[in-house]
Amino acid sequence: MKIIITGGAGFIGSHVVRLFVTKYPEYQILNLDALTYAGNLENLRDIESAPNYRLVKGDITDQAFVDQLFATEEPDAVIHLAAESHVDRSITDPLAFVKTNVLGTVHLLNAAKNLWKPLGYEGKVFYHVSTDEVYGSLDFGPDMFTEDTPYDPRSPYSASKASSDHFVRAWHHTYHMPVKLSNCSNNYGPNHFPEKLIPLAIHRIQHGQPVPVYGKGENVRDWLFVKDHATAIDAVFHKGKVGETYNIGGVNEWANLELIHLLCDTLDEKTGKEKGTSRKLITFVTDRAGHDLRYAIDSSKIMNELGWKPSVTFEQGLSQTVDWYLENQAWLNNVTSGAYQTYYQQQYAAR
Ligand SMILES: Cc1cn([C@H]2C[C@H](O)[C@@H](COP(=O)(O)OP(=O)(O)O[C@H]3O[C@H](CO)[C@@H](O)[C@H](O)[C@H]3O)O2)c(=O)[nH]c1=O
Repeated sequence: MKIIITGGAGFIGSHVVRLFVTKYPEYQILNLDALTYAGNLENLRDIESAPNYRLVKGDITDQAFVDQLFATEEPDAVIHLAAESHVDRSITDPLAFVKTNVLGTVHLLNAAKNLWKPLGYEGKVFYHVSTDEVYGSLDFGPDMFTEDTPYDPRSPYSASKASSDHFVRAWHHTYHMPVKLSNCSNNYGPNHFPEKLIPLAIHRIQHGQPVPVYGKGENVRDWLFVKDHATAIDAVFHKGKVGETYNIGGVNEWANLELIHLLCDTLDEKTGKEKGTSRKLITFVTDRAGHDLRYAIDSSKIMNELGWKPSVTFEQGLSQTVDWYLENQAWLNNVTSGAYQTYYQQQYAAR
């Protein structure tokens, strides 16, 4: 089987590529990645010379390129992870999210349909990896997103992902494309670009810089270790039913401020600092526009039907993550040099 994995040089994508390349040596894995600011080939150094792995640098917003790639490579399956993913960036540049997340997805769907429909779709699958943010925002309390929760996206990012989910389902209903979807909660782990809360906070604590907490830090997110997301994607890809959606989460809700406290204490302990040192860096800043209050996701469908469950607790996963960043200073220094500095100074100054 030949699988195109889009966005394979990114954070989640690189963990999925590694899992598939190592676990399924009989598959050919083609990593289609535009290598934007968030894509990093360092994330794949350990597997880049595997015989069943290949990188194709290219942009899914270019329909002619995507058509040509599908015609030449004739993939059997697509696992689509390429996306603009940062909510704050979507607030300042929404069009980039429409282009990559909406148009890019439709280009892939078109190319897959043109290749597969004449063959009757036998043995083919288009798997779209999405987010729990499409469901909107919950109040504090027991409610959770299920696969039946109506879509209510509220940021340009989540609106673009909701739209791409709808297009994937539309190709299933209209053209009979065999599709699968999953919607996952917040990921964390090695290789996470330091614009997102956890790696950003680790980077700033290491440099003794203020750690920005939006609003009062009361917003709640459910966190899942990225390697557990990769195993969930493996389960959905191989065992999930065509036309169905699977929610994926860590059953692990944290208010942002509580999470940052745990992170500060973990870093203090691992770097031999007195407890409380890093907490002094916490700085409350202007809230994100339209900040969703709470995400909580019910993963019972994937757990019960596909037998998937997270392999680590949050404390274990966070400890592994902090160790990884402490041991991979070069990776962090590399991605935080140059354009990152300008971007982040603007982001921070705006608050
Ligand atoms: C970057 C940053 C974030 N925050 C807050 C905003 C959120 O409530 C929380 C997590 O922020 P982020 O790391 O940007 O992640 P969030 O907006 O929840 O979205 C993430 O999780 C989603 C899944 O729920 C993914 O689809 C998105 O691609 C991913 O970026 O922390 C801060 O308080 N300070 C910060 O500096």
